[in-house]
Amino acid sequence: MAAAKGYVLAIDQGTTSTRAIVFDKDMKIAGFAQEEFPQIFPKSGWVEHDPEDIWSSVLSTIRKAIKAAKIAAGEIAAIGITNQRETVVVWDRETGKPIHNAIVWQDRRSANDCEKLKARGLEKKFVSRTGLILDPYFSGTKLSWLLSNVKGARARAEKGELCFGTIDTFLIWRLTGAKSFVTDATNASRTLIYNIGENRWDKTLLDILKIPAVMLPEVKDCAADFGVTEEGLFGAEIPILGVAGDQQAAVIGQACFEPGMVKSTYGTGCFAVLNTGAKMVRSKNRLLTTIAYRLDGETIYALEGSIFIAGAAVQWLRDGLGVVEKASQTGELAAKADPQQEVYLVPAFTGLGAPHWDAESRGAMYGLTRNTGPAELAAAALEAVCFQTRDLLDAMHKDWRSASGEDTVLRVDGGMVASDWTMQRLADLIDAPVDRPTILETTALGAAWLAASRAGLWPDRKTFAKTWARERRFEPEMSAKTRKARLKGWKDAVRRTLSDS
Ligand SMILES: Nc1ncnc2c1ncn2[C@@H]1O[C@H](COP(=O)(O)OP(=O)(O)O)[C@@H](O)[C@H]1O
Ligand SMILES: O=P(O)(O)OC[C@H](O)CO
Repeated sequence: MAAAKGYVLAIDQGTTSTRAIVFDKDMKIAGFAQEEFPQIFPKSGWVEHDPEDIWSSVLSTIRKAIKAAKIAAGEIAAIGITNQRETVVVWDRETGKPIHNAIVWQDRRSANDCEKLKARGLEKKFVSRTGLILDPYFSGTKLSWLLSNVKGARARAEKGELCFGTIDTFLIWRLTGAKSFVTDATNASRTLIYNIGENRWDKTLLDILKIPAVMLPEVKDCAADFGVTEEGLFGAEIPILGVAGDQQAAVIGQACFEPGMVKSTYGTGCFAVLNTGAKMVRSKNRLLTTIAYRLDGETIYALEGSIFIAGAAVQWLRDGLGVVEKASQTGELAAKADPQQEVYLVPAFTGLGAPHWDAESRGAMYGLTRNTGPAELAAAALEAVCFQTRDLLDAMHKDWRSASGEDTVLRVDGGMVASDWTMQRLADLIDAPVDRPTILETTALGAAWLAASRAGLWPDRKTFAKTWARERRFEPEMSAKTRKARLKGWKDAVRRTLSDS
């Protein structure tokens, strides 16, 4: 008798680690595996991944998660994939071998190319068609850099010999044995070459960046038929039925389905995403307009604020400075910081994202004295994430209130939200409650829901939204006077760090 197919597998391919999670029919985690993989920093501001490291971590975490769940691959009804976005892989269509390391979203090597495009007066064209900003963060100028800098790449791409993909596309290509060359609308919306109003690759932008259309994948809804895994990989053919960029998957996992709902995810970076419904809201405050999800052909849009360094500052404390051994120790250390010391860290390690979009600035610390020690450093690193969230939310509230007249609700997730100290400081500095859900693997849950709902296993959007539960609410406790002073100190620190200051 064939095994019952009641399980769903989510692959969460993040910036610093890959997770594979098996969910059972009741949406509970039945098996989990996670692996970190190497970060490659060839030059200041450059960040790469070896796509083969990513691929091995995906295969191995899937196998371990299936084992941990004590099931057979044949019991998995569907796979949902969610991934670090914007990161670019180019590979040979024939051999499947990448022609270069993946250029990671944090990488700033195309900053100069963006400046040149701005100087040609092209920024408006990119903003109006893609909802994004002309910044090296996005895939388009990274891909163009690869085509110009890897010998013979552009000519080969024009002949149809090369494929471009974000990580989802690369993984699906490998998982299906080169049978599927696809992506979803959310990942496409981060490439700087996708027209989010018309839902298609944009010919004009492709021409400007000299990217041949023949190297681009087909763009599908987030819940769709993306292909079937090769039997040899896991011992069964498993359909891939859901795909979304990780921040968009978190919007789904946090059940932010109603316009006005915001989730903020604290992983390597921090990304706040506000659902604006079927309406595209254009930011007047340097936020991004992007696709939240596309289901049954209906596109739901979002406003997004992107901060490049969140948990990465914690990793710097751990790996760079050796101030802590484990990320989880930063909270208790920060709690010991002297409140009289006004130390600020502006973690512009790879420039500043929203709302400043300053690719050239680099990190700085202010307010150091002879008494400043590890505790103050830890507090400054964690607080920097809270201050930056405040900047994003201020921008978001302005855009959203002027578009809808309504208020917003904040839900948080990601590795860093395990830190109670950080969440309390976040509530204090944004002066609003912060809701932490019972399920912290919201990104994987979102990807799993896409696949499971397509497979007919899990409930529809409305019923799924009702299953969201709060683990803890952090209420603001800081006095208005202290908050005001701290926010002013932060603003001064940022002003002094910006590259044109
Ligand atoms: N208890 C903690 N306190 C502060 N930071 C933490 C804690 N636990 C994890 N982190 C940070 O969260 C990040 C990992 O979050 P995760 O959501 O797994 O990120 P990603 O998906 O980007 O790889 C790391 O940068 C880590 O330093
Ligand atoms: O890997 P994360 O979770 O920090 O997410 C990375 C984002 O998708 C980059 O846009």
